[in-house]
Amino acid sequence: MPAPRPRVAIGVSLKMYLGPRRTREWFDEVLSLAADHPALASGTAELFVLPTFTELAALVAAAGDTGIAVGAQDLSWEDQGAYTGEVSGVALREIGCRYVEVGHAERRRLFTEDDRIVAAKLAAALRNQLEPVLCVGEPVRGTVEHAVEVCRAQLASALVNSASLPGPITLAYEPVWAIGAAEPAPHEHVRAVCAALRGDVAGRPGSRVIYGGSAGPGLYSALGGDADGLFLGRFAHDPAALRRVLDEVAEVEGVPA
Ligand SMILES: O=C[C@H](O)COP(=O)(O)O
Repeated sequence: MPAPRPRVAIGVSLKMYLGPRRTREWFDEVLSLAADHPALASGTAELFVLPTFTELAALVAAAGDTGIAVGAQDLSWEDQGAYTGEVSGVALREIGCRYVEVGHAERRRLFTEDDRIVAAKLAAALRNQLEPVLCVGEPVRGTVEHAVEVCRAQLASALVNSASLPGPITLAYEPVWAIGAAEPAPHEHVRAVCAALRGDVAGRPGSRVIYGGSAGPGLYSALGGDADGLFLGRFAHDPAALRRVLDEVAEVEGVPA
């Protein structure tokens, strides 16, 4: 019997765009629009939010038992000790985070995170029972085959320390050239890459392949079920746009209004 399909994941990273006060205001609006939203209430979809570090505990408290998950945009590869300025997976777990992002293109490019660091951070997430949102993607626009090859190599390298660490992974396919752009990568490209990568995470039950990179309203329905969700950045800053994405998930997945 095939494994049940995991819940559609709609994730938002606020990166360093919104300050603390604005983050809390935004999240209050999100909580209102998410309350009783059919896509979430039916269990068809799940919403996770990755705010700035300073607001993690406040958002976990505000989310309460709504089912909306909160997570961090980064973590240390170590769990404890003399690592000035770092935040461990142990601490994130203790304050109620459920997700943590690992390997985003900006961390690789601006903070010199290489494959070795990404692998160490992925293991730190899994051993602390945090679901990693592992970002992979080709740096330059090219063919589907090239993108799949690059993503597979990044995934294999990221998992090198984690063979004995169980737990699902949310694999975020983020072509680097589509991050911060005016529009997402072409639908057919996204569909083909996401569909190809599904088999690569199938060994970890509950894992999903989602798409990020200028994602917004109108995209989920264009992906024809080949992606298990979206990872949103700028185009979720307007809570109304996030509502439209959830409406679309409900419509595509046939959830009664
Ligand atoms: O973390 C999210 C992605 O990097 C996408 O960001 P963006 O939608 O602002 O391009």
